[in-house]
Amino acid sequence: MSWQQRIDNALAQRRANDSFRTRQVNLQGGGRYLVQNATRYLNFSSNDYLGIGQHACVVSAWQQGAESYGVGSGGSGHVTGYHEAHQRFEQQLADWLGYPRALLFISGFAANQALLAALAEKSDRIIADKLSHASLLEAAMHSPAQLRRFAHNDVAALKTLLAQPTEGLQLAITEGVFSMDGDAAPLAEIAQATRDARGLLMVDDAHGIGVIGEEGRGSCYQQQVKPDLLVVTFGKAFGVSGAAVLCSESMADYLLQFARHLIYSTAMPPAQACALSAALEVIRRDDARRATLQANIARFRAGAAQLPLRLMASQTAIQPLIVGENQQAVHLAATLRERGFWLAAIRPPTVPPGTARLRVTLTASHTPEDIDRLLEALYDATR
Ligand SMILES: Cc1ncc(COP(=O)(O)O)c(C=O)c1O
Repeated sequence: MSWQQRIDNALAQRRANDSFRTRQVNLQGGGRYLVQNATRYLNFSSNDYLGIGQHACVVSAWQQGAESYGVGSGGSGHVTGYHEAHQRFEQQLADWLGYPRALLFISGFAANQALLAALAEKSDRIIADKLSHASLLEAAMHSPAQLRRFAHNDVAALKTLLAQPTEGLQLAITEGVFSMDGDAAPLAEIAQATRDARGLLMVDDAHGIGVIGEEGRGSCYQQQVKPDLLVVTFGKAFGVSGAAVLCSESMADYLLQFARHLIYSTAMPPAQACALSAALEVIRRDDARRATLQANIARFRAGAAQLPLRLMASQTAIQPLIVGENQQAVHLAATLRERGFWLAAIRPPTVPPGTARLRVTLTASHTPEDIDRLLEALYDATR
């Protein structure tokens, strides 16, 4: 088979099972509205959960940062790319979350890949929740360590795997809030089981940080758990992009030696670190945004309970409505789009076969009327 045949076959297969992915050009897409081809949609697909992406203080911090430092970092952090703006933001993060150190990465995907590549050796075992994000599972599959996956949120299954004999070390991985189901992990029990087995615990709180707990400190803080490695990302509640790993002094020093994504990749622009510092200030002080989001979640769930679609047990901004078949999910998303609502149909392989869904994401930028209008449209489209 030639390369071209292989590519053609893969594309044909995606088209045949309605899972062919495309991108669309947007004029706006992160906030309450998505604007495309001169049409404005109410946006229920944005991860900007607190509506910070367009916050005046954050935008102006980025602009001022660009004026001070230029638009790029100039290189890897190990060469010229580590600026005072990065250091300041890392310190703010470490203080906020109660860790000795924070290290910035250009994305959550890169952070997860870097951690597993830097830590896991051949004799080790990585034990990850089955629904872990692609960045974690892919990194684990590429690592020389053995990968075992435990049934979603099943602490007994995790314990069974941790108890199996191994010559190497064990790393348990889970998330604060799961990206496709919106549910939370039982972090205290997972932390205890991992500690009992002398394993290392890594928690990716991409969807919990900023949104959950006092001052938005996230899922781990709320459940009073301090994983050895806490990954937080800035493309969601922070409204920007990038990520950080919170850890001990020695772990940070180790990562600075062995995490190749830090060493061989251009550091994030310092102006972005300025914007992130400003976003963190808003997150810490602006409880009203979290309260509005919670009210929107409650309003949506109360209304969606009347729909003939399965609502998942999620108390977070991610509210999936299970449709089942791919084609039905795509059709429903298209029908809603005609009525002015932007929602993503999520299909396998991102989610298990037979669980294609509309992934509704709610934000603090939505008004109660926005939620009611969406519920009405969903009701009409599924009658
Ligand atoms: C749980 C989780 N981890 C990591 C990532 C990747 O983060 P980033 O978008 O910063 O690469 C995502 C992104 O969607 C995610 O949902």
